[in-house]
Amino acid sequence: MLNLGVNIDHVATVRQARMAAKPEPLEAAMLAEKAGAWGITAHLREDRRHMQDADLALLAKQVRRLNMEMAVTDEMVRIALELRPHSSCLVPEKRQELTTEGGLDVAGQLEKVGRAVETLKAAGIVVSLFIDPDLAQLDAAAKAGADYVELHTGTYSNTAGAARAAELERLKKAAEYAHKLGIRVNAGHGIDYENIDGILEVPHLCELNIGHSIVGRAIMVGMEQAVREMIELMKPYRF
Ligand SMILES: CC(=O)[C@@H](O)[C@H](O)COP(=O)(O)O
Ligand SMILES: NCC(=O)COP(=O)(O)O
Repeated sequence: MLNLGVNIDHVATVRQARMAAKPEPLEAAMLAEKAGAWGITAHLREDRRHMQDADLALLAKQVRRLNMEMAVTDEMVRIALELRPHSSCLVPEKRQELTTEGGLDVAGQLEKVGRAVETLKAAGIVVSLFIDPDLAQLDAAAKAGADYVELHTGTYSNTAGAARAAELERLKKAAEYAHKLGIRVNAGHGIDYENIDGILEVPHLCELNIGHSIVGRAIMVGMEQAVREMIELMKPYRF
């Protein structure tokens, strides 16, 4: 069964556009769960451009499974230890980025990432590392003790033709390699209603984390229908 994690960051983007009280991420999360979402993902960025600390505190209390996306910083580890989400996904962050631009460099900062993984796991939090589909990064993720890796599908999503086909092969090889290492595999970033069919060819996937395309669709048809449509597209997954 391939699960859907709905990232509700951009519900908060709409709210923050006016620094208003609505739309509320929690209401979106409830509707997503009602429509069948397995988990809810929320990214508390250092610059708080969308999700706010109060959002994460509410979500941690009220949703079935909160996946807190966070940079590998003392501040975010402290907040995660306070909130105790179901899982934390460690991601790279640059203040000037429009959105996440690539995977976390675990291999280049193994001791720092390993310490964060150990601290979070000791608090009972499932830990995922958001990485490129790169075998050296997978080896490092195994050394860091991660429960999951989330393969960055941004390059796949942002390319077409032969480049997309080549990236899809990288994703398939990385998923097979992670499986051999005994690490469970998720995937996410830029997946939408049109490009998801290729992602369904990647073996051993546990969960897809999808946000921007679902929130965009929800503006047209509502969150429940947007989530149901994505779950319907995921049904042919047969690994
Ligand atoms: C790590 C990832 O790919 C996304 O989940 C991340 O949340 C993207 O950042 P924004 O949500 O700020 O676009
Ligand atoms: N980690 C990926 C995620 O949570 C959603 O990314 P996107 O679908 O908003 O690009």
